[in-house]
Amino acid sequence: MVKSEDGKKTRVNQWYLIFIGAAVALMLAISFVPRNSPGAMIDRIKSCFCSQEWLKYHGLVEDCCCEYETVDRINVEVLYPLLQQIVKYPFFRYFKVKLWCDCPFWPDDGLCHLRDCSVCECPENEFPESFRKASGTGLMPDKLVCQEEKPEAAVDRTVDAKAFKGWMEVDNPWTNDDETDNAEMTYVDLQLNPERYTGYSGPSVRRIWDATYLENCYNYPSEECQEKRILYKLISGLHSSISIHIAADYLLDEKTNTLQWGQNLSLMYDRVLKHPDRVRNLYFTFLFALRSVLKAKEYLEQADYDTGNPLDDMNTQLSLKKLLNDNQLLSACPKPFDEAKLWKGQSGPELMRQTQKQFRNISALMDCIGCEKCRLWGKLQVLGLGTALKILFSVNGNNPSAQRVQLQRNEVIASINLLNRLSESVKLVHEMGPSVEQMFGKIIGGPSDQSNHRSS
Ligand SMILES: Cc1cc2nc3c(=O)[nH]c(=O)nc-3n(C[C@H](O)[C@H](O)[C@H](O)COP(=O)(O)OP(=O)(O)OC[C@H]3O[C@@H](n4cnc5c(N)ncnc54)[C@H](O)[C@@H]3O)c2cc1C
Repeated sequence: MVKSEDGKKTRVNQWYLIFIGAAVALMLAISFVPRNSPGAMIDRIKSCFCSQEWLKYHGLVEDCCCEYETVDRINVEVLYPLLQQIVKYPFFRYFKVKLWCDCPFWPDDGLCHLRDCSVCECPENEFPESFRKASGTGLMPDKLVCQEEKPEAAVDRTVDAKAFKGWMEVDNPWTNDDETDNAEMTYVDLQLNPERYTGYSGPSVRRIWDATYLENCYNYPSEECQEKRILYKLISGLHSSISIHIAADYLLDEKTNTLQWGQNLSLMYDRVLKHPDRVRNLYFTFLFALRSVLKAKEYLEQADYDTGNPLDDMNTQLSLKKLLNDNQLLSACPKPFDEAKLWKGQSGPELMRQTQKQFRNISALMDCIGCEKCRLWGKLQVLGLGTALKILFSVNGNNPSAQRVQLQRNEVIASINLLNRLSESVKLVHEMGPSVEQMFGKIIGGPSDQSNHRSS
């Protein structure tokens, strides 16, 4: 009897030990599973995303070949740090742009109804000579007779004296601008002109966004126009990114002399986070731009990054190569977007021509933006998208592998800067989205109530 009691106890102890052992083994296994396995993914979602609501950004990004979780990881670990470095090198810092506008759509819009609104409709003789020169430098904001009144909206034209060699000029059928060097072009140092709040708002800008979206898919049933839907998503993703940058670097108090810049969380929530489709479109646009850069790998690796600064130029090429060949990136998300699915069927070429025309109109709309700094970033990013479209769908679009892509220097600069902007936005949304959603999903407060202040 006693013997059998002891036997029972021993068996119970054995089961107990087996159970503890198994639990320990399971815990060890969970902590060592590869980051991509479902267990690890759920763990990460649980630990990173406190809000259950945030689980809506889970699984494959629509129309893409990569998951939200993977995008966040490769962005934080690979893309964001490298891109932040790359855009600071001289090659990617100087962007050639025609800054005054010739809005082809509504000349009587009254963009310059205030003399402070824009440079675009002022008489030619009001512009200083250096304004027109490609290498025009050091135009001080107070000398600009017809700049926007708000200093934060004017572009700082200070550039490094060392310009860089010209590249091949090849037309981009997706964009409107003639990129050939001419007296109307000016070089702008992007690092001196961060994309942020400028105070540009009202009916004039609303008209631009409305016209941009009207060029899109609104009038088509969604199943009939995957290509047009993609154009809409690209614009919406870009719009989200612009809004995120405005919210992340916002002028909180315009009245005092000590400018208070900081985050405007309620704006971030109202304009982007509150609308899951806008967040999804941001991720889509990021993957689309990433795919185009990866597809142009061969070209980008061999391009000439000479700006007359040998060390910087060598580092530019090295950092870009590092990004284009990063194992973690290429194994986690080898083909972020599959362009081969588009423009199929008999109507493919015609659809492509229509879409090109629509995108060219969107590109031309950038000339209607009545705020100089917004126009600079609008033009750069739309050129970046146009370059992505050109890379992915080639010049004629029918047989992308038939011809090797040729890019202009400005297109390369725009592509990488666009990717960097999107990467910054995705990082901000990933890091701040859940808490901002939790905060504003419940409380609706004024911008200043919930803003993070910092002095300029
Ligand atoms: C190309 C461009 C660049 C700009 N750059 C700057 C800048 O650098 N700094 C700055 O301060 N201002 C910039 N602006 C202005 C800025 O984008 C806003 O238009 C402005 O702040 C007024 O905002 P809003 O609240 O009226 O909404 P807006 O952002 O103007 O949106 C207008 C309407 O578009 C729809 N919408 C908004 N977001 C999305 C989305 N992601 N997807 C689909 N639909 C959407 C909504 O119906 C919304 O009511 C830029 C404008 C343009 C056109």
